[in-house]
Amino acid sequence: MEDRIINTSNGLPETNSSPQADSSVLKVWGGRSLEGHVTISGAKNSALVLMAGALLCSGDCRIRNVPLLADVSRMGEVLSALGMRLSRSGNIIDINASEITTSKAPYELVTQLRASFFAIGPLLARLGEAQMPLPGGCAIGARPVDLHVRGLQAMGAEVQIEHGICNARVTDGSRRLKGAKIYLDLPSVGATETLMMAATLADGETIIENAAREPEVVDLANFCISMGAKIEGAGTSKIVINGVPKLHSTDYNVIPDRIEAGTFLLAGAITRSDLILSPVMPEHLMPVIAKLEEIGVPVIEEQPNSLRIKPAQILKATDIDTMPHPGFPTDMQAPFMSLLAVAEGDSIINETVFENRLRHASELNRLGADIRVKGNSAFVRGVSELSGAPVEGTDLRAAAAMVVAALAASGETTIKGLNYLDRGYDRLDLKLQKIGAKIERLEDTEADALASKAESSSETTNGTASISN
Ligand SMILES: CC(=O)N[C@H]1[C@@H](OP(=O)(O)OP(=O)(O)OC[C@H]2O[C@@H](n3ccc(=O)[nH]c3=O)[C@H](O)[C@@H]2O)O[C@H](CO)[C@@H](O)[C@@H]1O
Ligand SMILES: C=C(OP(=O)(O)O)C(=O)O
Repeated sequence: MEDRIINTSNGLPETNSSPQADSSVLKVWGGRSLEGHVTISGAKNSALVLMAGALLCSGDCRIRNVPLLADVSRMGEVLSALGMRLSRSGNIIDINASEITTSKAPYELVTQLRASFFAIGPLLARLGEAQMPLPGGCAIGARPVDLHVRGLQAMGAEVQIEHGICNARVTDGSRRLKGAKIYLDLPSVGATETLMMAATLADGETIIENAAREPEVVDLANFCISMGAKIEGAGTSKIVINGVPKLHSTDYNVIPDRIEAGTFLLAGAITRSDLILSPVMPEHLMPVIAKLEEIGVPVIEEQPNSLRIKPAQILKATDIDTMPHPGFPTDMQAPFMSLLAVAEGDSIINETVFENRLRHASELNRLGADIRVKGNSAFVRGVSELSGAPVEGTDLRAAAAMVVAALAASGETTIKGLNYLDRGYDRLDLKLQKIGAKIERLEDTEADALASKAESSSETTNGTASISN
């Protein structure tokens, strides 16, 4: 195991990037092509919600192919705080939720990641009550939880939000949620997952209309089905769940991370490289592969679970509108912008899912990109090359966008915001090193020394300038 992974009291390893901004940086020397094979880790957004789903089961749950991420460690801390027992060995997490000691999740932890809020569904289903602080996650929009709340109310819960805490309780004597017909105003991934989990133990049939169709929703449904839940239609916009009194133990494998795989496809495309990625589920990457092919990047499905990307002759501009699955994923929008920044011609990117997810545009401009933002649209005028500079990842995928751009930029790029990157990428720097990237992580102290050196040299420069004025 890598030396920047330490053991924590909940038995899960923790990366040493704190949720607060840390001063570690990545240094990237760009302009090199990459070559070789990349192993894709398990999906962050599946693993996290499966861990919450383990709350539904009073026996043992073994979850395999769990990525090594800061968010996974934090989710482990949330579940430990509720009384669950967890242990991790490599990519396997064992969870036992036979005893849940409290229905109150800790504020300091829940506010650090969005997925922890989704535990409100299984907690309410198991205990008949839950007190869940409003969630955190990437600051990419207001991200309300009204759809989760309205769905739980339809299932018979009384829900009040007071002092930043969502207090939910089933007041009738049975303490059991009731099946309901729920129409989601928009196909929210989290609300679909919260309500599907809650419905597995509810009394009667629940129908979720306009449900999210993301692969992670399907993975959660399959996980619950492996524990004895009765769920039909996951992956379509109508999910039907028939509640059962109890779920049993399971041993389950998380699907590969389509966003990590997509990020490596973009790293390959921008550096004109020949890369093989596995394991992947190519059908989960269809919208990303279609866009890559449209702009001139050959992507070949060599085997059912692997993808090969070959160097493009030229990269052409295109337009992208982010959409719920199976549309183009919002989580790929930032790294794709890095690629379009060096494509020939003008591209327009419309972010339709989140209202504040274009902050990486100005950071890409520091690297020489030519991008203007108006409302939720980015107008990208392709430039012939990028040049290294200090930049910051302002959220998880924005940080990934900086890495993708830096791999192509001439000279040296220093990237801050690794506390975001480590939330969702399993040792990205090490995986990139393995395929030939020149990339190095400077931990806090080294990075601090570098920053103060840069500061003192800029003070000197400013001083010289003012004297000469
Ligand atoms: C941990 C996890 O799985 N995170 C993913 C999940 O986030 P998350 O589940 O938070 O995303 P949603 O699908 O719920 O959000 C989509 C849109 O619905 C809105 N909304 C959502 C819930 C609600 O109650 N009310 C409401 O208005 C949101 O503000 C957003 O504008 O799906 C997103 C969309 O694919 C991804 O970017 C995130 O990586
Ligand atoms: C936005 C993301 O995560 P979260 O919902 O956990 O903030 C993401 O994975 O890109």
